[in-house]
Amino acid sequence: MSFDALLWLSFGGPEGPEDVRPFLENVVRGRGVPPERLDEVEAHYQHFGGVSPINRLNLEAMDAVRATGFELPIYFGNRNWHPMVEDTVAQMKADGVRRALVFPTSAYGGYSACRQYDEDILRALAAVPDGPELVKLRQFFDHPLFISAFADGVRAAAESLSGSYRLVFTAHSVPVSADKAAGPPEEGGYRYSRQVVEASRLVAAELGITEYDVVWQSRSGPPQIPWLEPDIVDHIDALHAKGVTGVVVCPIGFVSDHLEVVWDLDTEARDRCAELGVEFARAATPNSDPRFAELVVELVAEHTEGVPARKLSEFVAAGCTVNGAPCAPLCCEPVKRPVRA
Ligand SMILES: CC1=C(CCC(=O)O)c2cc3nc(cc4[nH]c(cc5[nH]c(cc1n2)c(C)c5CCC(=O)O)c(CCC(=O)O)c4C)C(CCC(=O)O)=C3C
Ligand SMILES: [Fe+2]
Repeated sequence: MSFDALLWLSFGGPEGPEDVRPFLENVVRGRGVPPERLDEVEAHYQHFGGVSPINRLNLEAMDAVRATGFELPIYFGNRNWHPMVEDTVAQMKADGVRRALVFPTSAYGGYSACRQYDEDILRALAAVPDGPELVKLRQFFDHPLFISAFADGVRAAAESLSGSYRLVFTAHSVPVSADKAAGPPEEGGYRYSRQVVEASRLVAAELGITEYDVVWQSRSGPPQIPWLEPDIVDHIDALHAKGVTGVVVCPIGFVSDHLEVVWDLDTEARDRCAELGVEFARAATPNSDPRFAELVVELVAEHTEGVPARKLSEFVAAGCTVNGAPCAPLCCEPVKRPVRA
């Protein structure tokens, strides 16, 4: 099939101190995140001058794709901050784009990691009458290029330590109710956490490591609602109590060193390790790795050249849908959240 462009669809992040609050309001609109949590997260962003690295990282990754000789024009649009996806899609229409592939910067299924990007596409198409047809690329958590980029990241991180270490994978926590609703109902739920566990297993297997943990980070929401646990920092405490003297943390749930990585891991988790006298090293995310660019090129080629989908797990290659449709009926349905008074 022929396509006129690639739309790089991401989360977005603030570009200065004044952007932080309105950005956060966009992220949590209608989601029952307590204001105290928002104040805390605002402080994390302000710690870095109100600038998230995420937009710059996305532009770099897009340049890496162009550097492979990739021929389609690449457009950039976000869910929560400028360039907003609806503005980008309006520009695509103005440029005469009729059909485009969409690369979402998340490897996984689940509401926040997959279905919400479909909602972003729907929102953009609603704002742009007669906009281009938008075909979202599939989930890639088990793609060999994704797995081997992380495996190399772990190797390099481990080399920076002087002693033995425990390998700890981490991904963004979500409410347990959202994870339970992840995937089509007939799959039995928990698609997000099961894919995170599977990607971790594949990375560990490539490294020949049999003992490792999968934990969660960046919990949000009101404290009475259960989220995926344990938290990375609590887990570091538990490892220390068991006599572990070093950790390599692999952020398997993310594709770039955005704020959840540079704050929650490189600041909070690292500081806790320092307090405990535990050696800490963090594995690189794939973003600037040439394999990540190759991965994007290959996902596109699955559509444009009929290249077979390379994948290392038994999960179906879900996530590829047209014009914001869900992957399957009732797949990753948004769970009703407590509404703030
Ligand atoms: C699964 C998942 C991914 C991975 C998939 C993907 O990458 O898409 C992800 C990525 C990201 N999350 C990010 C930032 C935030 N996430 C928040 C809040 C939330 N995330 C959630 C889940 C996820 N989030 C959930 C269930 C919430 C609760 C509110 C809601 O139900 O939506 C909040 C609100 C404040 C708070 O933390 O409470 C912020 C600021 C950034 C940008 C970082 C930067 O600026 O560099 C990125 C890439
Ligand atoms: Fe998030």
